[in-house]
Amino acid sequence: MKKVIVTGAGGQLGKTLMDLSPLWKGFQFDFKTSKESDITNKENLDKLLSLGQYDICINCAAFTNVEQAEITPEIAYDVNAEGVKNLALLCKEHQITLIHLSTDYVFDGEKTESYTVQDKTNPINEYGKSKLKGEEYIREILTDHYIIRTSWLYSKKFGHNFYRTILKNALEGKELRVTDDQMGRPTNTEALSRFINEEILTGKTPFGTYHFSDGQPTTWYGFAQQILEENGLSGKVNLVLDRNYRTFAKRPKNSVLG
Ligand SMILES: NC(=O)C1=CN([C@@H]2O[C@H](COP(=O)(O)OP(=O)(O)OC[C@H]3O[C@@H](n4cnc5c(N)ncnc54)[C@H](OP(=O)(O)O)[C@@H]3O)[C@@H](O)[C@H]2O)C=CC1
Ligand SMILES: Cc1cn([C@H]2C[C@H](O)[C@@H](COP(=O)(O)OP(=O)(O)O[C@H]3O[C@@H](C)C(=O)[C@@H](O)[C@H]3O)O2)c(=O)[nH]c1=O
Repeated sequence: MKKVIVTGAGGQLGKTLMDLSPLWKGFQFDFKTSKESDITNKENLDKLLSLGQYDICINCAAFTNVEQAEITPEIAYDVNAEGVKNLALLCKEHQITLIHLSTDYVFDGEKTESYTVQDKTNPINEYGKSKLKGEEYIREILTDHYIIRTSWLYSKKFGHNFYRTILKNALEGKELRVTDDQMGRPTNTEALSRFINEEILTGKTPFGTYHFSDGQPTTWYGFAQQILEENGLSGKVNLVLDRNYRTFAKRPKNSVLG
């Protein structure tokens, strides 16, 4: 029986993993929220990882507020870069395989086709920069790792995400103003969790960096249309194309992962 620790377990991906993990045989899971285990606190993390006899760590902990990362980049770096460095160092020391999640926002969006893992990274916002630094630390420190870049992540059940925001606002009868200035692939946390279980946890796949999404390329506006259709709300709410939807952070025009 392999022992798996999940950090950042209170977020949408962590909760989805917790929801689905009883179906996965051969693993014993230990889920830790930010309150139970803060990845920026190396001393406490060391105590946990040295006593737990873990084989694998799935790191779902991250600072994911793209707008706030522009205002307080030091907090984003603390979690997404330095916290990840702590994990990589301790995983190395305790011989734990690290499965880490990263993002399409490590790319600048200037490419016209989809991004492959061979493509050059060049993040254009603080969130993306801090996530890239986390990736770099892992590659420098630890051989036994998987970095899975995903995009436009959403859970229908848990957490804060575009899907739930749009649906909530639609059900409240609000007018929806959504931009179409980005192309990307929405990713369902359930599909990502199954990929992690079937392809990564089983050890079928060699260590390295991978891209995963289960969604078709679309814009946020296109995704909002899909969300309304799927919930029988098309034509019942006012969905307005708004290219001036105001944000602080720059976002990649195209971050379709291939
Ligand atoms: N959301 C998205 O659209 C995308 C996400 N990703 C990546 O996927 C991964 C999972 O994201 P997702 O589930 O959406 O993120 P969420 O924001 O839903 O969850 C992140 C979790 O990390 C926790 N956390 C924050 N700081 C720390 C810390 N110092 N120590 C431990 N835990 C901490 C948060 O806890 P608390 O709330 O208490 O602060 C939260 O529960 C992340 O690596 C993210 O970068 C990649 C592409 C798209
Ligand atoms: C909620 C909302 C957003 N938007 C716009 C703002 C932005 O350009 C885009 C998406 O907004 P959000 O705030 O949901 O998402 P954003 O913070 O850009 O999402 C990103 O999060 C990080 C964590 C990732 O790693 C990325 O893959 C990506 O999912 O849609 C609208 O136009 N109308 C709306 O009502």
